[in-house]
Amino acid sequence: MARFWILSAGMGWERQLLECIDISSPDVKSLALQLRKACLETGFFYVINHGIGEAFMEEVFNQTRKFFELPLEEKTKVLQDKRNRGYTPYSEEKLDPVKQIAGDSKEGYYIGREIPETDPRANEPYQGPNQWPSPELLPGWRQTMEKYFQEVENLSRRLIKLIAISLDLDKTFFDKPGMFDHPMALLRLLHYPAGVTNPEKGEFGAGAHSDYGMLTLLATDSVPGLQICKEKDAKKQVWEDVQPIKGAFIVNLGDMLERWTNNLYRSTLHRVLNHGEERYSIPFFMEPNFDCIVECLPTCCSPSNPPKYPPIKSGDHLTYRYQITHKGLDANAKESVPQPVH
Ligand SMILES: O=C(O)CCC(=O)C(=O)O
Ligand SMILES: [Fe+2]
Repeated sequence: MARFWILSAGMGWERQLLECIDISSPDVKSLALQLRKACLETGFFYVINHGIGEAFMEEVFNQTRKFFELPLEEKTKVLQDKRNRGYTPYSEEKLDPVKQIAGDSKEGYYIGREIPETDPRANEPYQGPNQWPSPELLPGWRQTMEKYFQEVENLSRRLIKLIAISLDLDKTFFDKPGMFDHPMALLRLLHYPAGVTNPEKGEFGAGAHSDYGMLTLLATDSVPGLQICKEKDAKKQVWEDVQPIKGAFIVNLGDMLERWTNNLYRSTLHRVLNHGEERYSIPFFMEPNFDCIVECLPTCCSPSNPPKYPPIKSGDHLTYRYQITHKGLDANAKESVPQPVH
């Protein structure tokens, strides 16, 4: 399926901004071609018919809402730790430190791969056990989130295979040991309050940024707010709304894939504005192993198009980006928790 017409929030018909990829199609060749087109154009696309059921998605969103409805006192019991797991209060993150006057007007909760403390890999950066809210307060919460994590990780692995094919690589290219066998995968629950943010005044639900890693699979409720800017270097940035589609993931590429492809595939700037209605969204970030070296792919360079970037270690890149955007990561402090900005 290519693009179609949708009814906009203003109730006019508008042409779908992004490609819509039906991943259930058995025609892998044309899927890969369609994916390539989307990755070259915007690095953003919808994925439909992915096999994660709508009823289950509803349960994930209900559980998400229940967590954020807990009293602040309960949420701060599972405050973000040095592994980057747990609750991030309002304004803790500032995705665009240059333009923003205050932190993002949102609160969040990070969940990573569950590695028991007894496993030697639990000592690796960003790995280990998660923080979980008390099961007495939120029965079944952990089970729902762990199941969702597994399903969305599986889907991201299907997409990574398709990305390999779209780049004329073997479909198992990214399955090599050291690449995604211990990924820095993170599920993030987000809650944007019902305020209005004014970008002219430097207020944002999420400041302008590109994602850091390989790819992001974003589930949203039906409330709009996400915008993309296709030309990040343009003098005057043009922001376009990405409408939510029921049951679809919005998938976007991150900076590490842009580097891997020598700028062929796009890691596009995006942001969130709050329009007065509460909004929930759940991105899943799939990043390579901490020690994976990200360097130009063999099909993305030639003598006339040499690599534009030196190799980097995935974990170093991620740590750098976290450090400039998350003030709570090292602090691990339980005092001075800010309240929503309306
Ligand atoms: O909430 C959204 O729609 C997008 C969030 C986002 O871009 C992010 O957390 O990286
Ligand atoms: Fe993002």
